[in-house]
Formats: sequence, C-alpha cells, structure tokens
Amino acid sequence: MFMVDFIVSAKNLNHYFGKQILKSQILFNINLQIKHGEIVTMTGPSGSGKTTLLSLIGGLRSVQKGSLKFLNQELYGASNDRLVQIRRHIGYIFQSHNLLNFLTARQNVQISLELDNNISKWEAQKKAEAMLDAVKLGNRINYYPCELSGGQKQRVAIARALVNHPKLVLADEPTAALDSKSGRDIVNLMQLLAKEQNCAILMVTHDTRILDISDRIIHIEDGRLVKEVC
Ligand SMILES: Nc1ncnc2c1ncn2[C@@H]1O[C@H](COP(=O)(O)OP(=O)(O)OP(=O)(O)O)[C@@H](O)[C@H]1O
Repeated sequence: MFMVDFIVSAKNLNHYFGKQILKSQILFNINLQIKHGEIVTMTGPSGSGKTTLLSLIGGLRSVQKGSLKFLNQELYGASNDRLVQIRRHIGYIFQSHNLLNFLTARQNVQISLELDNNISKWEAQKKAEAMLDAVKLGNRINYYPCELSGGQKQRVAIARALVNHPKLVLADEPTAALDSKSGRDIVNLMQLLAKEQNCAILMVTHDTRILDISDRIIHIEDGRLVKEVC
C-alpha cells in the first residue's frame, strides 16, 4: 500500500513581505519535515518568522518560492479551493483562543464541524459534546466564553481544533495567556489527544517549561532554521 511518509515537507522555502524596494526576505531556505503523529516545537526570538512559517504550512498564505507539501500535495501554486480543502485537515490553536463570544462552548466547537456539509446538526452536536467531555468541560457545554476561565477557554479551542480529527494541529503560543499550572494542563491534554488520534502538532512557544512534551525541538533565527535541539 502507498504510504505518505511526511505530513509536512518543506524544501528551500523562502518568503518575502513588501514590494520592490520595500521587499524584505523573512524566511530563508527552510527545510523541514514532520512525520505523522510527531510533536514538534518551534522556538526562536520575536520577529524570527515563526508565525509566518506556521501560516504558510497552514495554507493561510500563498507559497511564494520553494516547495511546501502537505500530505504530498504541493501548496506552491495551489488554487484557493485546494487550500480550503487542505485547511480541513488542519486544526488551529492560537494564543488568544479566538472563540466567538456570542456562541456557547458547544456551539463554538460545533461550527467547525458544520463547515463539513456531510454531517447533520444532531451528529455535530453529539460530536462537539463528546469532544468537550474529552477536554473535561462536559459540565460547561452551555457556558459562554465570558463565563469560562482562560484555561477553560483554551480547552474549548483545543476541542474545536481536534473535533474534526485533523492530521496536523498548528498551535501558536497556546499557553501564552495562561498561568503555569493551566499551561501545563493544556499541553498535556494536547499531547494526549494528539497521540490518541495520531495527529502531528507543530507548536510555537517561548515557554521553556513545556518543551518536554516535544518529540523534537527546532529553532529559528532571522528566518533560518538554525539547529535541531533534539
Ligand atoms: N504582513 C506583514 N507585512 C510585513 N511584514 C510582516 C508581516 N507579518 C510579519 N512581518 C514581519 O516578518 C517578520 C517575522 O514575523 P513573524 O510574525 O513571523 O515573527 P515571529 O517569530 O512569529 O514573532 P513573535 O514571536 O514576536 O510572534 C517580522 O520582522 C515582522 O515584522
């Protein structure tokens, strides 16, 4: 049977912002491969290009130069429709959870399922509830974000990211707004759920206390991947 080796494979990936004399290069010849189910942490100083790289891998920006493959599909030159399809296989967790304040925890998780037309509202509701149960918020499903703590909101964001059983989760400083205990709980939960679903994680963090969940740590400086820490 044909096996896809890597979930993400970047080769000589370059990226620029600005035009003409204002054009500046942000990423330089990035080579990176991520395996199925692997947890990779990316560290690096502010402005080194971490979020830019994450957004390219997530199909949220167009690839300008070099090759970037997601599940063996080339993103360079991919149509918008193709990028939308690819995004369905990816879960996103941001620093500030980005929950919709006028929706309950369940509805916030449910809408990411309802983007998939093949699922009934009833089924989406049941799956959203099961996922919230998995992140230990079964007793908070009808709460609005303003009624939840920072850690609980981030757990809703994890439930929303994982409910579609994505192949990859991209997490941009998921613990930045949390105290150390809540931050630890969040990454433990991400690790557990990802291992259960064989979902790879690429996580950007400045938080050195959570590096131990990583299978591999990569470091970026001035737009270049400089070393693999382990
Ligand atoms: N839309 C944009 N237009 C122009 N320059 C940008 C844009 N987005 C980011 N940059 C620049 O690209 C560089 C890399 O930014 P990026 O957000 O990827 O860094 P980062 O490593 O994620 O930083 P931080 O840790 O502070 O979030 C920075 O110099 C930033 O100013």
